Amino acid sequence: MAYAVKEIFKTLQGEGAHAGRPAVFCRFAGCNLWSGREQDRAAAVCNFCDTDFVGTDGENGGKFASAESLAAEIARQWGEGHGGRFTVLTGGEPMLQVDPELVSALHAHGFEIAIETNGTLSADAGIDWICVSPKAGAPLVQRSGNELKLVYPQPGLLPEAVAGLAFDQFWLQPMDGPAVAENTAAAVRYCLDHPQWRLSLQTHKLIGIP
Ligand SMILES: C[S@@+](CC[C@H](N)C(=O)[O-])C[C@H]1O[C@@H](n2cnc3c(N)ncnc32)[C@H](O)[C@@H]1O
Ligand SMILES: Nc1nc2[nH]cc(C(=O)O)c2c(=O)[nH]1
Ligand code: SF4
Ligand SMILES: [Mg+2]
Repeated sequence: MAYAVKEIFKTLQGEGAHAGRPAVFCRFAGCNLWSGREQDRAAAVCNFCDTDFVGTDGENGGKFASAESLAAEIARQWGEGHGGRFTVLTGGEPMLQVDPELVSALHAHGFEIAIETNGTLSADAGIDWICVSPKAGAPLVQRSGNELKLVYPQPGLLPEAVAGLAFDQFWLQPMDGPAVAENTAAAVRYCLDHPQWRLSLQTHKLIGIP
């Protein structure tokens, strides 16, 4: 299988349970809920996306002909030393491309593998840490995992609708954009009133790292 990758970079996981942890991010090109073109945003199922996932022209991006070649590039970005190897597969929607072969190749390179997925496709392929971020108006197929991270608020998808799913942790992440201050205040209030939920800030944005 070949893989289309927008960018690969090492940074700290900014969000959710692993916030602050060093990771190599592999951002796959393409998504099933938005074309990525601004002219299509208003009509997209997911219209608040903060990410450019179009094409393969980003840092260390490209078309990788095999699972091993992509895993080797992710390992190269980690650098020397095998301890603590952690990669986050994201996008775009990574489950459009991630397959058992890639999971095996990354494990063979010593990586613990996390995924950031919109949950419209099954993510159960030996991935070590599953983070699902459900989207209003999109079918939710992956209904279990390690963390559920709901961008808040989303008209049409209340936290109550997903609070009973089989996840270990429940995070509310304020929707970034023009109303981020109000959204953050609303998320704080919701967590205070519903302690099953914790606040996930996009800490990489706060400190100006990728
Ligand atoms: C860019 S998405 C890529 C992975 C996958 N497509 C998904 O939606 O989970 C990575 C994370 O950023 C979140 N996200 C996207 N746009 C956001 C925004 N405007 N504010 C806060 N979080 C956002 C997503 O919900 C997801 O948790
Ligand atoms: N630092 C950092 N943490 C992140 N966590 C999830 C991200 C994503 O875009 O999937 C992301 C990202 O883009 N950067
Ligand atoms: S599902 Fe994820 S990558 Fe796709 S548009 Fe929404 S936030 Fe962006
Ligand atoms: Mg991001």
